[in-house]
Amino acid sequence: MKLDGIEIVRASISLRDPIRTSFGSLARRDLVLVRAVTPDADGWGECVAPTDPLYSSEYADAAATVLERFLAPRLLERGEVTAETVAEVLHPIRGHRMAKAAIEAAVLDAQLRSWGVSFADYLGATRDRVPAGVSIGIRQSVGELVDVVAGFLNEGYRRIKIKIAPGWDVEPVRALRAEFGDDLPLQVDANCAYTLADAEHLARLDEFGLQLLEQPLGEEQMRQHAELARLVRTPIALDETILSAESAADAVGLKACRIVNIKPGRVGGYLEGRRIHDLCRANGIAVWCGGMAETGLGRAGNVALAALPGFMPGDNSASDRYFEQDLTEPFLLEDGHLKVPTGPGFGVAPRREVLKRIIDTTAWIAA
Ligand SMILES: CC(=O)N[C@@H](Cc1ccc2ccccc2c1)C(=O)O
Ligand SMILES: [Mg+2]
Repeated sequence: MKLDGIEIVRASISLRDPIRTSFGSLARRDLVLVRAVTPDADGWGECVAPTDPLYSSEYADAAATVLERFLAPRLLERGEVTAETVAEVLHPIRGHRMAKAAIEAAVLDAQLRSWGVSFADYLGATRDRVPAGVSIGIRQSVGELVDVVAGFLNEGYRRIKIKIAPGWDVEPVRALRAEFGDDLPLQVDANCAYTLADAEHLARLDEFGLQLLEQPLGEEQMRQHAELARLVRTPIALDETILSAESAADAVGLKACRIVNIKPGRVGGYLEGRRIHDLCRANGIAVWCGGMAETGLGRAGNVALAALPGFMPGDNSASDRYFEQDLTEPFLLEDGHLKVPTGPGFGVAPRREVLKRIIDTTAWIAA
């Protein structure tokens, strides 16, 4: 497919309520959007990098810069590209997986639109809707957390994930079990907040029958997670540590986790995400689709990915969990599920009137 040019769009959209995690509180979604312009169709990709490098080393301004200075020019130099070759063309640029994921998504969206094929069909998704899960930040009190969880359950959410951190872990989980019972699908996400020295404390979570304990230790502590997995009963899931199919293979080989949170943005794109899905499934490792408070642009691809066989309920939430008004047509919760888009490409596009209102700057990189 010929690329006429790539546009990098900067915008920002406030979250309905700040999300407090062990690494900080996030109140705004800084957006770096990529538009791939081709003779037959435009494609869009959303970069998941947050404003500050606190979840990982990537952050919005750096992603925009590496896209403008290195990734877009290198892709445009090639003239003809396909979505399946983007990762190889960009491989000489080290790292910057979230930026790479956004440009690959834009090319993939344009390519599938020109073919008239939906991303779900291209992937081989086997479901037309996926169960919705919600990720809930650290709250002021256990009582407030119970009320917030009750609210989401009333909306129909099928799985609850809460952020934990030292000082906010056993008590909140105990309260949710006391209030909602042992059958509530419940998981916790520490975002790297603990160390192996906390193993005995983390084992106190074992009595609550959690589905998983997500990323308890540091993102570079693969071996320590394998050690922790022998000391606690709750299944370990990895998020920040899994950067590629290769690191997923390391996690399998080292028995560092039993579950992987697949986040297309973190691993360099949806195609790598599918490779991780296939590898995990072949090794009996469960997978689910993580989220980064994406707009409907990223949400569309995530929902289609989550419709592949073997995905557990993940962080696939409705648009209104994050935004008063989503950049795209909103994803709505219907009987606790989100519908997989069926249109060509990702099946969604930015709404002009919303983009005009939230846009900051754009940069055009011509072929
Ligand atoms: C849904 C969820 O918990 N996602 C991340 C953490 C996270 C949460 C909220 C975010 C908001 C703006 C930018 C990045 C964000 C990352 C996680 O699983 O670890
Ligand atoms: Mg996580």
